[in-house]
Amino acid sequence: MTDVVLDGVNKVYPGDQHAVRDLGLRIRDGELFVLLGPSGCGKSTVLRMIAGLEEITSGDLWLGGTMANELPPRERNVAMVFQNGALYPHRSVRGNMMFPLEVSKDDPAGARGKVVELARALGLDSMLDRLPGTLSGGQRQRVAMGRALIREPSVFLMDEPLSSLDAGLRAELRVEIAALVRATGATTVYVTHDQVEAMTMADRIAVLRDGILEDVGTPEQIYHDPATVFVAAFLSSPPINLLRATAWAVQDQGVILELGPHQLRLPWDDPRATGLISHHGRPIIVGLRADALTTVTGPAHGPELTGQVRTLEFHGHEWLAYAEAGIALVDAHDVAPERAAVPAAAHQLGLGDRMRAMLGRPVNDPDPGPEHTGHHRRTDLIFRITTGDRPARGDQVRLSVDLDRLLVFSPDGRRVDPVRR
Ligand SMILES: Nc1ncnc2c1ncn2[C@@H]1O[C@H](COP(=O)(O)OP(=O)(O)OP(=O)(O)O)[C@@H](O)[C@H]1O
Repeated sequence: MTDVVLDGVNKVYPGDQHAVRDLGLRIRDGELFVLLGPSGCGKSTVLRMIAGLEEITSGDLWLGGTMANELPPRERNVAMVFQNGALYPHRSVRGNMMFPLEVSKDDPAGARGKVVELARALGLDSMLDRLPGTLSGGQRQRVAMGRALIREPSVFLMDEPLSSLDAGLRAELRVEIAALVRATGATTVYVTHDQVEAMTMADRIAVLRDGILEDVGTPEQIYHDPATVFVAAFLSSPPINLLRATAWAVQDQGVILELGPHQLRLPWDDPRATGLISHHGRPIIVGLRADALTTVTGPAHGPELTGQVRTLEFHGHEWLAYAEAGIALVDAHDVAPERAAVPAAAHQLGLGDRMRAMLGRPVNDPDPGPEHTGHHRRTDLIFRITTGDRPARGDQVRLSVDLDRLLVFSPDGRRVDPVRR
């Protein structure tokens, strides 16, 4: 049993760089656990602390029930693969994979057999005598994995192992890696900033932001039931619509969500409504993913928003549309308990805004003007067009809202109703 437990773990680098804050995680034996978050959120630091390559400033690390804070790396039975799993250039594939067994003085005949067996599982059996320099990037990463797995570690750590590969190869290898590590039974901690990689590979995902754990759960849990605005936005492609709203608790009706000129109603038997009573008259954030909005024609059968289509985008398997609905949108990066709203810096502005700034026009011009037609603004609602007639640019559309999929957050980004884990 090698579960990995982090209990109140902190890492402060010299210069008072607080990279990881009070992290509590229980990674179960044999689990494929993904640490996900944007660059600099502390993912690699967590991995390096588990490997023993980085000291823990405070808090406890337990490996298989043993307190491991002071355990030297070689006594942890942990193996790690890095972004560019550096191989020994003058050793063949076989030599690279054999190396850890030579160091631990395994029986040479048994070791050779083990290398052949693992090479077969990794699809490397036809290239055992080749040097790393003659292999593709994907093949080299497989060798690095083989070299890490050959000692049958109890804990397998991977730090963005696919990030230097092209998109097609990444998609192919992520399937293979997930299958392979599950077959080995090793507890695996996999670091990535790629939400698709995390969603497709993980048994469970932990989302980190600025060294703080935002959410942890299965891919389905954190997609459908995210704990914070940041998590909802990070795991959303196309981007989730985050709408500024005001909540009004109305006797006999429920809670009315006022979204600019629109209203949506959560009846009192909806658990979200009860959670919103204390927000009466106050601002909240409503989250609606693009596929929770569907274009409708004919008589209304449920709650709707309306808007004017500005842009249509073809994505091969689907069309996305952007519509101006008169609702103020929220940028997930500006929502954080400890952060005040930051004025938009030049690099945060949309393309149109940057162009206007270059041309000497005010960037926050409230009137978008006719030149905006044909390019969506960040204030536009995004929705998927699945079936039926595709609206044209400039059309007025009615969008049916799937209320079951509506997420409600307080202004500091936390969910109003409790998440289910
Ligand atoms: N040796 C160090 N000394 C000081 N600060 C460090 C050191 N290593 C990392 N940091 C800082 O700690 C924070 C977390 O870094 P870390 O590398 O763990 O993030 P990450 O999420 O893995 O980022 P990336 O995806 O870019 O690799 C960052 O702000 C980084 O600048």
